[in-house]
Amino acid sequence: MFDTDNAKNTMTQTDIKFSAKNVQVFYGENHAIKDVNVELEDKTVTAFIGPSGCGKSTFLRCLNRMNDTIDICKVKGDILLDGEDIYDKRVDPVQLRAKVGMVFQKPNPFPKSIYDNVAYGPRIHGLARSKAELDEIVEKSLRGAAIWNEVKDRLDAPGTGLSGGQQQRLCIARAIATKPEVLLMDEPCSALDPIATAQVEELIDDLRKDFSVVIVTHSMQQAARVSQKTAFFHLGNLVEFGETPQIFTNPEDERTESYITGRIG
Ligand SMILES: Nc1ncnc2c1ncn2[C@@H]1O[C@H](COP(=O)(O)OP(=O)(O)OP(=O)(O)O)[C@@H](O)[C@H]1O
Repeated sequence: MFDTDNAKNTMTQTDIKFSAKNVQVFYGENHAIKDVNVELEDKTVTAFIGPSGCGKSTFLRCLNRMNDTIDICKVKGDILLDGEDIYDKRVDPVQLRAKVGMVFQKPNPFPKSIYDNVAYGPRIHGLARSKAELDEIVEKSLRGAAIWNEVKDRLDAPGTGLSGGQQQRLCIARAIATKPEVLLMDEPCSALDPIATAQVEELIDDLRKDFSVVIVTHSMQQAARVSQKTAFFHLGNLVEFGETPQIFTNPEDERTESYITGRIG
């Protein structure tokens, strides 16, 4: 009985969620991502690390087509989500972004109530058939983002009135309310104090039970704490990708070693 369950768990955990093949990104003449090939696993936290300007955010934004919003940006190659090409003409980027949610560096709640911040996505995607169902999604998302107890008595208060750390958890609740399969996080803790950072890191570990999480971080300590896989980028190249403990203790490439020991960056 237990063996079968374990076998199932192991299989689920190693499913490939994203598969990137020969991905190149250009901003006009600037070749920002150079021939990246990588497979990102489901129910896994993957950290993107590397010096400033190496392309971490650019590659992250390829995964939910946020780069589509930048006119001069051109993406080449293939990115498959569960085997389907996300750049196929038939894919609606709005639907894709409901599946592949994003949390940004600076908490950016809408100028609406706490409730409406979370209810916004489910409303536009028609995920609730009644007010009761919507209430349930809002509560579940706020619980999932570990902020329910702090806001349950003031759901009508403005989201912008919360502390920075609470706002970021509200944004995470908003992102998970559309039941995404993947959560992209671009330096989600850079505007937070150490206590709020610890809360968000704990949350990331919880989220991995339900989602794939990809996080861009400048903090190697954070990458080591929260991720199982790490990708090291340098000058637009994906230099090394592997198990986080291996990348931090026994990197194969000299450039990775220089970065983690503080010699470049
Ligand atoms: N919107 C944009 N328009 C033009 N060029 C851009 C844009 N965004 C990024 N770039 C360029 O693409 C390259 C990679 O930038 P990117 O922001 O992806 O790197 P990063 O590793 O995330 O950097 P950081 O750690 O500083 O956030 C850089 O040369 C940058 O100048």
